[in-house]
Amino acid sequence: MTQTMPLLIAPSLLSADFARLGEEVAAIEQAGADWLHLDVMDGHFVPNISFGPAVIAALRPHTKLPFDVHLMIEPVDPYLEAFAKAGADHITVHAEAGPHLHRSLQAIRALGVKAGVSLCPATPPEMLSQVLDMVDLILVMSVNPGFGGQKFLSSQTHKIRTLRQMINDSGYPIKLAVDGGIDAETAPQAVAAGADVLIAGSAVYGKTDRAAAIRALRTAGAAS
Ligand SMILES: O=C(CO)[C@@H](O)[C@H](O)COP(=O)(O)O
Ligand SMILES: [Fe+2]
Repeated sequence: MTQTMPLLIAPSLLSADFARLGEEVAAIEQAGADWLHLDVMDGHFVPNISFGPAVIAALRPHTKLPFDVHLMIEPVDPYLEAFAKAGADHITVHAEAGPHLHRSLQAIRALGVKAGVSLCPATPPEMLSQVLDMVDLILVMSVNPGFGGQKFLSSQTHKIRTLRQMINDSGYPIKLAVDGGIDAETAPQAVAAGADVLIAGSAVYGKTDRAAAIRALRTAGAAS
């Protein structure tokens, strides 16, 4: 597929230097990022713990970048307001994190925040067929959630392609993000399948020259 939508690059703070988070956030805006991706992990839905709303609120004054908050937590509904108040511009919940995805998405939009939904690698795209009118962002996990630095699962490109078709057929202006193992080698597969947002942790924050790393992702995506 030829990329006609603007390709957005969202570096994941999970691979930043946690001892210098304020500087790391400001630096990535200077380096040309479009969004900042913030991975929230609870040690329950995923086998890792990262940070919560207090850290996100503390980072908010350090950049004007949209905060793209990826919640890997269960339950999620009791915490949505705290993340909205912390400064999230998008809140993405996992379809697998509870029985009431519809209610969670309603609650996010009611807070005045863009609503996102994420699918783990084993979850089929059809899971989202009844909520396309309620989402601003779909995030396809191309690794099992919980850790940065894992290998991109090429098996997920079929799902990205299906979701791109579902989004186009729906007519809703839904962004399609891919998260996990994205680098200059794998970005073309994700973009060719229909992604218009690339989330990358180790391939951006893991590099010394983050501006060059972001440019490399844009170039790789444009070449797909
Ligand atoms: O949500 C997650 C992991 O669960 C991601 O956002 C990772 O932080 C991406 O890291 P890389 O795979 O790009 O290193
Ligand atoms: Fe993420």
